[in-house]
Amino acid sequence: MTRFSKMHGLGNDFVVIDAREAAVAISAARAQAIADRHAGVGCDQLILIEPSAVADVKMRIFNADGSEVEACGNATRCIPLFLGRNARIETAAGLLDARLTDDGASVDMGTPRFEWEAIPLAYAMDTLTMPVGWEDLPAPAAVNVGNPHVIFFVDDLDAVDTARLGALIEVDPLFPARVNVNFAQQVGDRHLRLIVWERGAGLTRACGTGACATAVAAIRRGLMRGPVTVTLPGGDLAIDWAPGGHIRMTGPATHVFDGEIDLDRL
Ligand SMILES: N[C@H](CCC[C@H](N)C(=O)O)C(=O)O
Repeated sequence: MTRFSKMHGLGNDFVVIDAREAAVAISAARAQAIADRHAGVGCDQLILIEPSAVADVKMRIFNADGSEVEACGNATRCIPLFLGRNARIETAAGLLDARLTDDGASVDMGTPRFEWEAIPLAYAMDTLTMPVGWEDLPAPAAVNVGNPHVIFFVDDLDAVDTARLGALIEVDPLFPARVNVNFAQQVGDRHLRLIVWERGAGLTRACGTGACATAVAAIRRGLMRGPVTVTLPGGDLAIDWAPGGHIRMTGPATHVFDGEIDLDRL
C-alpha cells in the first residue's frame, strides 16, 4: 500500500506521495489513474516528493492527463505544510525557496522568461503583444515561469467561453510544448481576476504559476505595479515582481486528509 496526502491550494487539488524513503514508480498511465475523480483518488496534479542532492526535497509534478511538467505554484506552497517546515525545493524548472506562513506559504518562484524560444513558441515573435489571434480575443502576452503561459487581458471575463477557447489554444501548434491559457480582467489598480485553462488538467479553481505569469504580464504591459492581488475562482494570491527581479507568490495551502492506496490495483 502507498500512503498519500490530499492537499490543495485554493481548490487546485493534489495527491502528494512521499517517495523519499522508498521509490514510487509513476508512469503517465498511473498518474492518470490516480488523478481520475471516479476510479482513482482524484486531483488536478499528482505530486511526488523524492530525495534531492541539491535541496531539501525534489518535487515532481504530473498533470491529470499524465504529462510530467516543470512547475506548479499551488503545490509548491503545499510542500512546507507537508514537511512542517520551510523548504528548498528542487524542481525541473530550478530551485525554489518556500517559507511557511500562517495559512500557507510564501514562495520565491524565480525569474520569468520572455524570449519566444523560452516560452516556447514555434517561431520568433514579440511575446509582450503577440501578433496572433483566436476569434475575438485580444492579442495576448506569453511568459514562462518554469512552465509556459499565454495570457489574454479581456474587458469582461464572464463573457469569455474559457472552456472552449482554453481547450482550443492549449494544443495550438504555436505552442510546441502546449500551453496554460490565462484569461484575466483588471478590476482594480493592483487587482486582477483570473480564470485558467491548465495544460493537462483543464479549468482549475486556481493556478499559482498562472497567477505569477499574469501578474508579470500586467506589470510588463504597464497596467499596474506589484504587489498584485490575483483573484481566482478558488480565492486570492498575492504576487510581487518588478522587472529584473524574482517573482514572490504568497497564499494559502490546505491539508485535507491522508489515505493509502494499492497502486497496483489502479
Ligand atoms: N498545468 C501546469 C502544471 C500545474 C500548474 C498549476 N496547478 C499551478 O498551481 O501552477 C502545466 O502543465 O504547466
